[in-house]
Amino acid sequence: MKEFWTTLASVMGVWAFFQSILHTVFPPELRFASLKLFHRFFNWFSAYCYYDITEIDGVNTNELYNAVQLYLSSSASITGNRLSLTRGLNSSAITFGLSNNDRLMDTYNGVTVLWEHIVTQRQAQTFSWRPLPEEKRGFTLRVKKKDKAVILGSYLDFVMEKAGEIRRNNQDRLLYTNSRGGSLDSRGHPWESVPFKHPSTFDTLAMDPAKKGEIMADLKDFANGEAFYQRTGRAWKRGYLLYGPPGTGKSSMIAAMANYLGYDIYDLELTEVHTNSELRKLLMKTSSKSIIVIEDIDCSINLTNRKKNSGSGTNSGARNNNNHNNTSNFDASVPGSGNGGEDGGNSITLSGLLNFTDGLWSCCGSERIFLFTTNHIEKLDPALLRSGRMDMHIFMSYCSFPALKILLKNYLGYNKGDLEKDLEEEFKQVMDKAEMTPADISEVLIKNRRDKERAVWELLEALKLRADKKSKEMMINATDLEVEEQEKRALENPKENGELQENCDKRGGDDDLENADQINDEKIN
Ligand SMILES: Nc1ncnc2c1ncn2[C@@H]1O[C@H](COP(=O)(O)OP(=O)(O)OP(=O)(O)O)[C@@H](O)[C@H]1O
Repeated sequence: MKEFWTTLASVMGVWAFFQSILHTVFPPELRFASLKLFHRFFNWFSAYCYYDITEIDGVNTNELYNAVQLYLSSSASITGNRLSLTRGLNSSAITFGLSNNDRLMDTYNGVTVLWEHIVTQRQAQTFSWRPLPEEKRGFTLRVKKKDKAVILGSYLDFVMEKAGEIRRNNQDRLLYTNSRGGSLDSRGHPWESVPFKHPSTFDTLAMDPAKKGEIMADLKDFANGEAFYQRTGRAWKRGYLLYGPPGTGKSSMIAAMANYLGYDIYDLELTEVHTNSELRKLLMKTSSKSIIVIEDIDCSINLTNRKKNSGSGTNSGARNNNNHNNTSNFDASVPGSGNGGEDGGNSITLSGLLNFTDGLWSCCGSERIFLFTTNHIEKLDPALLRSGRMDMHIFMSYCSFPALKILLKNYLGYNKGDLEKDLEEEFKQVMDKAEMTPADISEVLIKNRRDKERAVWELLEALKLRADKKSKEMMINATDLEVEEQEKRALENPKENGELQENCDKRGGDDDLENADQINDEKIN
């Protein structure tokens, strides 16, 4: 036993001796370097290279990590026994991803890569302005060295793009509005958002199918037109002006466009914006793939008469004096011209608005749609209507017969051929004369939606009544116009006036005689 302890002591002595020599000859720095050297040596002969994509990059969230996670969640080849399920904020879909230390092969342009999800426990809480998660997560991408160029060149961009697409498809649209009085929220953002769940789509929208098809094709061309805009040197944006009477579906069209493209909506309340620079800042804070809407542009603010109203100093003053006088004496067609783009520093101008939609500032970011709506296109400044400003003017008309068929299908389940021929003819005859909006028609259909036949009859009656009223109104208007014309002509030509008066007097005299005869007849009877 004694021998054993003596041997152990000498072995430990020798170990301590060698360790001190190792420390002297190979200090820790050198050991680390030699380890690295070993790694390099190993890598030199390895056919692969590895890329780490950590969830937190310093203290910021690594967008690439989130994108990879989303991208891999769409992969049909995920077959593990244990998958992680997530449902993001404002998302109505559940996505699944790789669990701890799972691996997945992916192929891109004939190149195969391996993704590994690595989760480790975070050792100690490093100092950070925000608490870091307890787990350290990341992806390791293994790529063959010969494929490095392809992967770094386009694969990661492809992953980012695909992830954006998945996010848009899974996530609810957001509806933003600019905060009251230009105030900023807790994140310093001038826009407030709520999930956008408007159910309007191009299928539910009642309008002429040919016109609808044209708009949808235009939107798709725009959304897929990155290469075209790049090639032609144009900013990747498009402007639409929706005009027509109230209740013809302008707001429904905006929602349908957003749902069709999967874009968010920024509903810009112009009366809450006080300066052109505020307007610019708002634009800078909008994301790409969005629709920026200014509803009722004709009454949002008096843009045309800004210079005249500058004395009043505030937008509200301008709003009260909303007489749409088109005699502004600065050239609104030239952004930033005339009054210098700012009006006393506290009000926005038409040139400011045009800069917002048209000028250099409209190009920060990409893929943006500007959408103006108005019930009174005739009140808009011609500068806003000039070609090139708004790429497409869309007239939202009263309900036509083809549009009615869509409403009958959506509300009552009527399909092609379900409506009797005679009824169809009757509808066709009154539709255009009645000038009823889709909103009015929807009301009638909703009221009777449990009794299809009654709904159709009531609608037909309502349309006939309206058509009758309209034709009477037209006759009265025509007579009024004729009298007005006669009076005008009489004023212009006094001689004719005398004859006219004479005729009237004569007619008046004849009428008197007739009346007298009538009274005599009555007396006799
Ligand atoms: N073209 C349409 N297709 C389907 N439904 C419509 C259409 N137009 C109007 N409606 C119905 O009428 C309601 C009001 O329509 P909407 O608000 O879109 O009209 P608007 O033209 O924007 O009116 P306003 O000018 O008063 O804002 C909608 O909720 C929708 O149910």
